[in-house]
Amino acid sequence: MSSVSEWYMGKNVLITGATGFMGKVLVEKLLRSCPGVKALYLLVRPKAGQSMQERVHDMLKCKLFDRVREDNPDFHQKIIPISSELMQSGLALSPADVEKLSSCINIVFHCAATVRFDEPLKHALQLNVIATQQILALAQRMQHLYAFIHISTAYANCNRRHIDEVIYPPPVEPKKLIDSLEWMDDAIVRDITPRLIGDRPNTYTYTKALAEYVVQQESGRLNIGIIRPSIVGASWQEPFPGWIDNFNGPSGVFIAAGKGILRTMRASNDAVADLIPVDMVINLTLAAGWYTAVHRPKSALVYNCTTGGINPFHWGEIEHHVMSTFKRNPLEQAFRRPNANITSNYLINQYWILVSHKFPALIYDLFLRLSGQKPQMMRIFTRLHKAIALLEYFSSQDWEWNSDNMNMLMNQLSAEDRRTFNFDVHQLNWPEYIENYCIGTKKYVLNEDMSDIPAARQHLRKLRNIRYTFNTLLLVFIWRVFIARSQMARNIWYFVVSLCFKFLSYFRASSTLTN
Ligand SMILES: CCCCCCCCCCCCCCCCCCCC(=O)SCCNC(=O)CCNC(=O)[C@H](O)C(C)(C)COP(=O)(O)OP(=O)(O)OC[C@H]1O[C@@H](n2cnc3c(N)ncnc32)[C@H](O)[C@@H]1OP(=O)(O)O
Ligand SMILES: NC(=O)C1=CN([C@@H]2O[C@H](COP(=O)(O)OP(=O)(O)OC[C@H]3O[C@@H](n4cnc5c(N)ncnc54)[C@H](OP(=O)(O)O)[C@@H]3O)[C@@H](O)[C@H]2O)C=CC1
Repeated sequence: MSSVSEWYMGKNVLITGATGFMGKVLVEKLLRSCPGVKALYLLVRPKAGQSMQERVHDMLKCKLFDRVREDNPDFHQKIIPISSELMQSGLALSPADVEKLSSCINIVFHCAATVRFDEPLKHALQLNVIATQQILALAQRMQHLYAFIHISTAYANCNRRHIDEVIYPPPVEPKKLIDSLEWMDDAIVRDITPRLIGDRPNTYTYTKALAEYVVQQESGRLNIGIIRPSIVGASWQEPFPGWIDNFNGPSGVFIAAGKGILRTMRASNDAVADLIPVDMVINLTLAAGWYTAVHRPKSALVYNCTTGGINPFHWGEIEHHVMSTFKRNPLEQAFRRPNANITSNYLINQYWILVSHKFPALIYDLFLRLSGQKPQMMRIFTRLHKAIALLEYFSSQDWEWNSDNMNMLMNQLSAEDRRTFNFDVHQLNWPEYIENYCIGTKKYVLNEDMSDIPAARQHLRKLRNIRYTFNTLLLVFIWRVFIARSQMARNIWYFVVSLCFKFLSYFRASSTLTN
């Protein structure tokens, strides 16, 4: 057995954010590759009318856990859900749960966060910063804790071009901000948010930067590791290629482009697209947990978990591979044929928004109205434009991350560990990864069946024919209007038609001669 999985043997692990995208992959990998792990305590809140037990039960039924289920059908016995609402004081934990966790937990993975870019500052602060403080306080009470791993983001310091594996001074002292926002009503906070976040694009990156500082300041005697993934995408290999379950980051963009809805977006062709597969992030996270526990570094070690400096790939190349994949493997019921382009030019983008988004949406809504249905396309585009506007900051520029600690960690692993907990981004074959990613969005986000691809292709052919017919009718209509109004247009028209006739008779005559 590898030394990493050996270390997890008999350990009790606490995970926050286990119902989220990365949390689920963390739970799955721990159960599958560290079969000796004693128990996983998951802090989960009841949500949408479901109790936390029901939520965990549903989560474990999902396809992601198929491989674990095959290896050990009773794997759910290792999962212990604990009711906790991280936004509440004391994390809303019962005294008995606090007692239990304090006495048994050996390692904490703190993944929970709000990743929304439009989150009101108070909410983002409460979850990303104050809840982190509370988890740290709980961790301080744990008697057998070896390591505390905090999941941050590579974009916490996106106001810098070059980002080292250090915790930078915070934009504001978190305690002062928490105290000031406490008495302000939501409207005032909304008004001052742009001034506070300054040169960061949103409350998410701002509060994640504050959280890193809080982790550093309040770590006390804890052994800390901070993981900073860049843009986390579908899985590369594990538990199977292309697994993804949400619309965040590029996934929503890929889907919107695959459905033929998104035709243009502002992004720089030559900027590095710092995507990293979720399984690689989780492998690094588990290895960092082991390293932190065994080597007990004196100060918090930060791992920039990125690809751009090692195996760069660019947004222009991504666009090409996304389009090519969706043309070969179309999504069902596409709005139009997939044909999206990125441009860094604001005016060109606005032009294509008008021609390729708003105009077709208007026509389609008109058609819906005339056929007695509710118009919806304009509304969809308004939401899409809002979402895209929030992402463009990240797709229009480059960052440079130092990844020495990631390399150091890799060198610390045995050959077997490097295979089991592989985060060697040199091995990523981007075209293959992007293809699996797009197919993953089709299969696991949209729940579409691969056997329906012939029907989806047929639908695309129908859309193409509609477009040809529409364009021809439009051309004839414009020309008719033109001819009716202008003598000059009529003259040109007669000239072109007579020229065509002359050419035709010339070719006919010459072909008769040669025969
Ligand atoms: C031109 C094509 C070629 C492709 C090449 C170019 C690609 C460029 C891509 C650039 C991507 C850059 C991404 C950068 C990200 C960097 C991030 C740093 C990494 C991180 O640390 S955090 C993770 C990233 N976080 C996010 O991505 C969150 C962003 N999302 C939001 O902030 C909100 O969702 C948003 C966008 C404000 C929308 O809010 P709202 O309108 O309130 O909608 P909901 O979120 O509540 O969703 C409602 C409903 O709709 C579904 N949904 C969401 N987005 C989409 C979508 N794009 N398409 C379709 N459906 C979508 C969502 O799942 C909800 O469904 P329910 O069933 O749950 O109600
Ligand atoms: N996805 C990405 O591209 C990147 C993510 N990260 C970081 O990785 C971590 C995980 O992100 P990801 O998995 O994508 O995020 P998700 O949004 O998928 O998951 C967030 C998790 O946090 C939990 N959570 C949110 N609010 C509360 C609350 N009030 N009480 C209890 N639990 C709560 C959610 O639980 P519930 O199901 O109940 O809502 C969910 O389990 C975050 O720290 C994020 O900053 C970093 C870089 C990139």
